Amino acid sequence: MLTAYTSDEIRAAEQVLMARLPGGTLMRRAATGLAVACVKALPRVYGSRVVLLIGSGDNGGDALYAGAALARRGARVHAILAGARTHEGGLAELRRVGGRTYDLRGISDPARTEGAKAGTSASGPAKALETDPMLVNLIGGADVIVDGLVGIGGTGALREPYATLARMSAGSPGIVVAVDVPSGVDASTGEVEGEAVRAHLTVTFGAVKAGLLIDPGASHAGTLRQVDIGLGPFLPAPGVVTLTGPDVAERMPRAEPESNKYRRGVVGVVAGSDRFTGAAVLAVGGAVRAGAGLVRFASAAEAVQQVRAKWPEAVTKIITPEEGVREVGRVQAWVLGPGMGTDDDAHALARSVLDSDVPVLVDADGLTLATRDRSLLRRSAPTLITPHAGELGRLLGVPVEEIEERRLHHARLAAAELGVTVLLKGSTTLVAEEGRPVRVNLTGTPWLATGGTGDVLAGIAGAFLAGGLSCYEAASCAAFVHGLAARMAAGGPEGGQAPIAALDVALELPSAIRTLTASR
Ligand SMILES: NC(=O)C1=CN([C@@H]2O[C@H](COP(=O)(O)OP(=O)(O)OC[C@H]3O[C@@H](n4cnc5c(N)ncnc54)[C@H](OP(=O)(O)O)[C@@H]3O)[C@@H](O)[C@H]2O)[C@@H](O)CC1
Ligand SMILES: Nc1ncnc2c1ncn2[C@@H]1O[C@H](COP(=O)(O)OP(=O)(O)O)[C@@H](O)[C@H]1O
Ligand SMILES: [K+]
Repeated sequence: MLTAYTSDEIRAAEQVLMARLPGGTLMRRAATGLAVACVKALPRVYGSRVVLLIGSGDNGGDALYAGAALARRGARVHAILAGARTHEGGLAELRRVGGRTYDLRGISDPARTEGAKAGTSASGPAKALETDPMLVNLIGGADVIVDGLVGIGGTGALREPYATLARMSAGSPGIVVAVDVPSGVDASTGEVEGEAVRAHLTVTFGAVKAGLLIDPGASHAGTLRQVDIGLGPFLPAPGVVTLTGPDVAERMPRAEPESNKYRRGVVGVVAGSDRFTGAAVLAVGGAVRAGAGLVRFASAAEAVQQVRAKWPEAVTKIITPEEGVREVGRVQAWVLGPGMGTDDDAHALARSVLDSDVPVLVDADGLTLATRDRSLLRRSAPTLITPHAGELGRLLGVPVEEIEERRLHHARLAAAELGVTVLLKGSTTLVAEEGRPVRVNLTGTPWLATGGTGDVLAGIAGAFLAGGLSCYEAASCAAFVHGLAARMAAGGPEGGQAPIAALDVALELPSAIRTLTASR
């Protein structure tokens, strides 16, 4: 299990460790790791052009010491001093080994004050900075740009002149290496208020910051490299964690020698309608291919016909809203929602499923119904909801953009407010449940952003629920396996990249699960 922390948690651990070590030890460890990462990122160090963006705190200190190490190996290092103060020891060290500096205080006093008031727009004084020939040459000509503007001490949107430097570095052909955190990204949450550095590589110290795993922060961080500075023993229990392949293999339901289809888990799927049949086929496909012992599918006649044609393994039943799922047979968990419609009949059907005493996964149209009638989610058995940002926004009465900007906050809020387990889908998938660390899924691929893949995910999680996993475990294992299957389908045996259809994800599931279980 990988663990991730907030800035405050990291800072508290650092204080304890620092008190036991000679002054400057941690920064030296950090800077050495950073310099090594830069060396690895460069085709050759000697003669390469390194530009350091230096803010007023210790993040700038790390960058200055690392820059000095690179200068000692023959790199041409230029530090752009952007803060009101500069780490003295780091600056002296860089100068001692021949590093040069460009002090923005000399040219941009107006940018500092007025630019800050003007926010992040490139107008007036900020524009003057952006066209300063020395800055343009340095940043445009760098092989590596080291972002030491702010680290875990950053708060709120980047102020000037940092915001302009972040924007200029994004336009440079050089490799951007973020020190600890890409400046402008909230290290604890991944939120980005204004301008932020877009790094190819983030070298983070001591422990992973949660904001490096969660979008929009995650997509600003590029590749992550962690440098051990000895913090491990002093870290608290994490608020954010990530499952690895072996973690998932250990948790997934197994086929034991004495298994039979009922013991392995029967999942009921209520999805599709006479008008929409695709979502039902995909959800059933997810459940069948993820290893359900048996799938019972109940819906309108048209959906039943399509599911039967595609998945003869499923036991199907045509039902009416009046009779609900009473006669469908015993299941250990339900998947409710994809393509079922949102009219009164669908509401009656949803009610009959949610009245049951087994875990229910609610997705898609089921979530729309729950938005209109929150009482549907008030039940004594466990409930897992699997919204994308739009669906969660409607449930919480919050604009979709706000959900996407503050994923961690809203996933936790929904779990607390609705009393359910929440799997929030999107470019970062989060699983939140009250009293548990939020699980971030790191498998997956942007190719998943295609119609119907969410239905497959619902089927997988339903199969895992029926196999006996809790909502929390089923959701996080399903997200992992779904993302892995998608990657394999998109990447193929040669590892290239290609578009995938939702059905490809379902079909790839046994191979994905095989790669996990081979090692257990
Ligand atoms: N502690 C340790 O043991 C170790 C720590 N290490 C390193 O130290 C880093 C933390 O250093 P830190 O605490 O000095 O804070 P840091 O992130 O450099 O900047 C804070 C300053 O930035 C400014 N500022 C803030 N927000 C801003 C904004 N939006 N826009 C513009 N400016 C903004 C504000 O300055 P002001 O504006 O007040 O002058 C504030 O004072 C950490 O990430 C890691 O790299 C490693 O060496 C390993 C050992
Ligand atoms: N940019 C992205 N990167 C990775 N995964 C994504 C991205 N966008 C969407 N996904 C994933 O694709 C799936 C889409 O599900 P959903 O939004 O319910 O679509 P649908 O309703 O069409 O099935 C989810 O698992 C989601 O996490
Ligand atoms: K930084």
